[in-house]
Amino acid sequence: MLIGAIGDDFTGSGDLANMIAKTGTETRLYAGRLPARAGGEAAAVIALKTRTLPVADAVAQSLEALRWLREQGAERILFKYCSTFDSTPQGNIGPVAEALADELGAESVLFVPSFPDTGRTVYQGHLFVGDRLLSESALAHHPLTPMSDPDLRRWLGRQTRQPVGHLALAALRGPDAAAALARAGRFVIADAIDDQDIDRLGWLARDARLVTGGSAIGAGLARALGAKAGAARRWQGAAGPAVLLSGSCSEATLGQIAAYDGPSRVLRVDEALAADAEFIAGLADWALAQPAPALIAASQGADAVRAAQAAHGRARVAEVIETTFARLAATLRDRGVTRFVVAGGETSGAVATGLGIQAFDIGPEIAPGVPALAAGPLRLALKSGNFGGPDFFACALAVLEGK
Ligand SMILES: Nc1ncnc2c1ncn2[C@@H]1O[C@H](COP(=O)(O)OP(=O)(O)OP(=O)(O)O)[C@@H](O)[C@H]1O
Ligand SMILES: O=C(O)[C@@H](O)C(=O)CO
Repeated sequence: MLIGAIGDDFTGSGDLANMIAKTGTETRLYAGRLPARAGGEAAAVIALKTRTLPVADAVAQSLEALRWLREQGAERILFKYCSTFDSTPQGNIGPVAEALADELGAESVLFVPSFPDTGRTVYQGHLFVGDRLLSESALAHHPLTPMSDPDLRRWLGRQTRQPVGHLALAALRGPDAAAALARAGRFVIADAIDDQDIDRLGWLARDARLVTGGSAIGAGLARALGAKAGAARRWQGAAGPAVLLSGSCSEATLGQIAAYDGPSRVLRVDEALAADAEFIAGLADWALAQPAPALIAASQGADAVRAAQAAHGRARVAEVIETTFARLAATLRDRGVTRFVVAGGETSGAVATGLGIQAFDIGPEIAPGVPALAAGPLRLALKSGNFGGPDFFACALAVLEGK
């Protein structure tokens, strides 16, 4: 196994699996209980849901995933987090990276969140979303990991005891980037603003025991290891009932919900707080009675999210909404739904857990960062909050059906 990867959320792990698969590397995505043996693939990505867990739990689960990957013979470990560095001042990027680095005896660890295809770049140690600093983008209002500081050296520095260095763009593009990296310290935030920078970093990291970052560096690493784009992906769509579930409150998702012209229904926070089996069955009845794929969305704008969190607590609101979607997905699957389009990383994690899925095959790309996925008879699109164009939902339904 050339690359063994640990993702801190579901959709991000799918994004990584997609990016590696696009290089022609045979890739599989794992979730939930891991099998005794991997399937012989060159790259395995384990989708955890550790981004917003308490630090100790995130570290413990990441180490468990690391041990499994090493048992499968993984030669390099990649820790995947969000291209917008979603985390809190306490973690979990720093503590997880530190635990993985210690276990692997890694001397120098690169941090490469840049994902140029989706407009996330790092320059002078600061993260940009398109032409805005991270802290001036919609990510500043994220319900669980509000990103208020674009200086990743400072942000990561708050999460770890390791000194945090910087590999500046000029040094990366200069004649001796390897020496600059060696001088930069143990934890190094790397600038990167285009795919050539990503490839330079992939080359620098090709022999590293541990690399961390977004999905682009996964592709850069695979290319540095000799992967050639073009290997066909096995994919067959599925007909049958479809539903769309959204717990994502990101700007892109709110636009996609507004643009979806099928039947839709809001899942209110007070309904989720009180959701019992009867309520879930009623939601499923409603969805299945619609003439076109139905969308059920808890998604709200930043003010409504803040109000709900102030009333009930951030963690409690997230937990009840995610649990409701997990139970609803299982009920819908039991009643014949074969295609699920889900918006939001945490929400997707909850849905995949509710469905009890353990391994996914990677299908075609629906939008940058979002592959179609297959698990037995099910076809899924698990979308990170900020990914996809306005017509993402209609596109995803078509791809999952094999059109
Ligand atoms: N109306 C609401 N009020 C408060 N919280 C909500 C509401 N609707 C959804 N949430 C919570 O907001 C969180 C959104 O996180 P999620 O990761 O699913 O979406 P995202 O942040 O847009 O996606 P990503 O992490 O991929 O960028 C979830 O935990 C969800 O339960
Ligand atoms: O890196 C990204 O932007 C995504 O894969 C993700 O993790 C969003 O939550």
